[in-house]
Amino acid sequence: MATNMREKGVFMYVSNMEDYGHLVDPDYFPTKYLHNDMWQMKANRKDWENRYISPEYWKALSPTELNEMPCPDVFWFPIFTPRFCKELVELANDNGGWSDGSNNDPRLAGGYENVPTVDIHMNQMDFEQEWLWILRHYVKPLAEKVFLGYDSDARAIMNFIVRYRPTEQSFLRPHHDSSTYTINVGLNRPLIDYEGGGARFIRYNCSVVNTRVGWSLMHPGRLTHYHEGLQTTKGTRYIMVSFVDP
Ligand SMILES: O=C(O)CCC(=O)C(=O)O
Ligand SMILES: [Fe+2]
Repeated sequence: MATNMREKGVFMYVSNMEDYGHLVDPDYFPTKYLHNDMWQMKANRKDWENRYISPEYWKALSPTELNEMPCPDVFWFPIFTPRFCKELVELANDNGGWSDGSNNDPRLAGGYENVPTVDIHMNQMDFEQEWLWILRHYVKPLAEKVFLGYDSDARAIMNFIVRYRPTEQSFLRPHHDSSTYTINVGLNRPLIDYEGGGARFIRYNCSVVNTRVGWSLMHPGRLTHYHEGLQTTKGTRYIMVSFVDP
């Protein structure tokens, strides 16, 4: 109708420019978690995105926006707000079920982890389905933007928070990930919350240090991007890792 009116030269004045708010779905609101808002992405997506998805994410997603590539085929994206990262770390510490970083891991099908970390898996925190939803809705489009021609299923079995400390596990030896691509989200602040840390890609002799809160690295998992976790020398470094499309 607007087009027809415009073609007829009728002057139009749009008056509904005010934001009168939006409806909230009150039917799903869990009360059993430390940060219940984190579970609201499906029922109240708009509020959830405002709280937890970085405003810069939408720009990074744009086809005309160049994304940072700190090492060859290692991309770096703003995805989450600092609040998301803080609440995720608090949920992990509230859960407290950190592994001991040994090769024996009863949580895995074979009971054996070749490259163990001190970590908590998303299913331990009852956040696995939510995390997979996040992968499908926010991570998959970024992967398909930078890895041209790849259709990601955004499947993942290994979704976990790692913690590094000088007094326990402080680094991760060189390895490949069992993924087509891996995401690695910085959850706390270098130089303030911890010192050292970062990821080094051995083939390129290239490291990403001083990673940013809420920003995710994205790199191919096997074959080319043999990598290691650099030593954390002070404090505790937290990251969130997913092995996508294993
Ligand atoms: O410490 C890092 O940033 C690397 C972590 C990593 O490679 C892994 O968890 O598979
Ligand atoms: Fe890795």
